[in-house]
Amino acid sequence: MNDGSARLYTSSEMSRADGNAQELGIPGGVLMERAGAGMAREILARFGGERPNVLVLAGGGNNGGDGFVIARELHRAGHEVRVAATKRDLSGDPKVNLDAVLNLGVPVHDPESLKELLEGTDLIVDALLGTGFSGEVREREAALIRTLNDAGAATVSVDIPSGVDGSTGEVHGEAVRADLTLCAHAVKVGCAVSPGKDHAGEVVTVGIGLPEEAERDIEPALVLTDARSLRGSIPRLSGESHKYSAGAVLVLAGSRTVTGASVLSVEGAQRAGCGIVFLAVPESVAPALDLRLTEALIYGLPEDGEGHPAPEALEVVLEKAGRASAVVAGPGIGIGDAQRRLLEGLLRLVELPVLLDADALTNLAGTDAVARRSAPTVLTPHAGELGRLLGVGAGEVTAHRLRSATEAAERNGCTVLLKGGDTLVAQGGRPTSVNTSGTVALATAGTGDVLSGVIGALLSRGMDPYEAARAGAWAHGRAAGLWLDATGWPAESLIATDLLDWLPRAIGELL
Ligand SMILES: NC(=O)C1=CN([C@@H]2O[C@H](COP(=O)(O)OP(=O)(O)OC[C@H]3O[C@@H](n4cnc5c(N)ncnc54)[C@H](OP(=O)(O)O)[C@@H]3O)[C@@H](O)[C@H]2O)[C@@H](O)CC1
Ligand SMILES: [K+]
Repeated sequence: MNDGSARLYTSSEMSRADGNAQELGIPGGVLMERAGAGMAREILARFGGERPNVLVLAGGGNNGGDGFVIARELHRAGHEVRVAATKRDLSGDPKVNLDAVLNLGVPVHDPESLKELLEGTDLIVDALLGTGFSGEVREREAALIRTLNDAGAATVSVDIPSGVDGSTGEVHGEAVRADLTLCAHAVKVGCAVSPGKDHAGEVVTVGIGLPEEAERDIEPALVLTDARSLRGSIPRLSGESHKYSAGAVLVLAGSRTVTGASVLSVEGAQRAGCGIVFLAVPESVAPALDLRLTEALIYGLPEDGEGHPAPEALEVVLEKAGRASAVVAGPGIGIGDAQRRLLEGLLRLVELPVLLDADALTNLAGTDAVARRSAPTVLTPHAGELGRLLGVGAGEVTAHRLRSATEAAERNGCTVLLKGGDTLVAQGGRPTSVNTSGTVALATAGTGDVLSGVIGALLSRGMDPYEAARAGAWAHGRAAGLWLDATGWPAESLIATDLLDWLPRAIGELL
């Protein structure tokens, strides 16, 4: 499938494209030449004016080969360039390019002297390990990476920061912290998915003249979510629309002590353009929310003396679901047996698309309520909640984000949106999608509640769950970006309510 989304390449997809190019008569050396020369041009455009002293750290594979071409081109442009190479007995194109560097009189050193070489270096080019690397870096290379990171000079990584797994973004041990990563042909997965993304700095693609024919038979396992790939995917109102056909969302959120989550979820849904929102909350807080949420219909759920939903609450939820086209459940409902039973009943008896967030995920961890469902279900966990669903710690999810999201989607037969700076959307049979609009400003209370409402509204408007999750994540991040641009205020000052003002414009960019 390619719906126009920007491709992300895994290492094996890149080497297939490379193999196809060779079959088409384009030798690997030509691609290496184009990659290195293009990267050198990008470096000169950004740093050339400052006439930096450059050190290229080159490994023994083709990533190092790109590094030799960059060294040659920067030398040709009149820069002071030195190379530290981990291997001299090379073969193939890396050898050709090392020889050229030596013939031009560029000094090539052993990496044992890296620390001394870095004194007086303004710019580091990291060409140690590329897509041929995975797993854990050997100690010799790990020590070199530590030395590079300690040097504090501006660092440009070639194709992928050395030490990051290009196909997953995982880092086991040391990895270069780059200011800029120059990817040959296409962004590598490791530059888009955390923690690799956090090592890559700015990511720029450098064309290597790969013809379209070389990637025709490659179905990407991952894509980037951007406005271009989503445009036109959100259904519009037509002349015959009324408030129910425009999308009706039932929100099951909030509890006696937590009411803000329900407000944010409902208003997120309203701003994402559904026709009507029903909110089901414990009856003791319904009057207060009725005053606050002018345009929503509020229904009080029978509750016990502690404010937990009573068994009869399920009947009310089912009745209201009968008038809805999608359900959002979870924000602020609290954790407990009563909530779990209510959610299990909802999932068993309601055939509508359901989005489960926050406390709903924690309540349902360890149950098969989602896996048994055939109607569409979207889960929107952060790393801790996904860990609970998978029976592992949050740290395990953070270290293996891609694997964790896809595993949860496959086990439960549903759509999983894993929140983070690189929000991932995984669903069996679809390429995992990496959101591009995220910002650190979203790391604040309540933004997840808004997101649940936004995706709920898109589901209620008839969107496919995978597309609704991608579009919701993009619009949510974009709303934060628009707020940052408009106010010029620090990212730390955003509150979740601010997103509501900017969601309509963000959604508008996708229509
Ligand atoms: N494909 C294309 O179209 C194009 C690809 N291009 C470029 O090629 C790059 C891929 O090159 P690649 O495949 O040669 O591998 P690469 O990343 O240099 O790694 C091999 C080196 O890593 C080492 N090494 C491995 N594991 C290790 C470990 N655990 N710990 C430590 N070291 C380890 C391994 O050492 P060895 O095991 O051999 O001793 C060997 O020296 C790609 O990223 C891009 O830059 C461009 O030129 C344009 C076209
Ligand atoms: K590299």
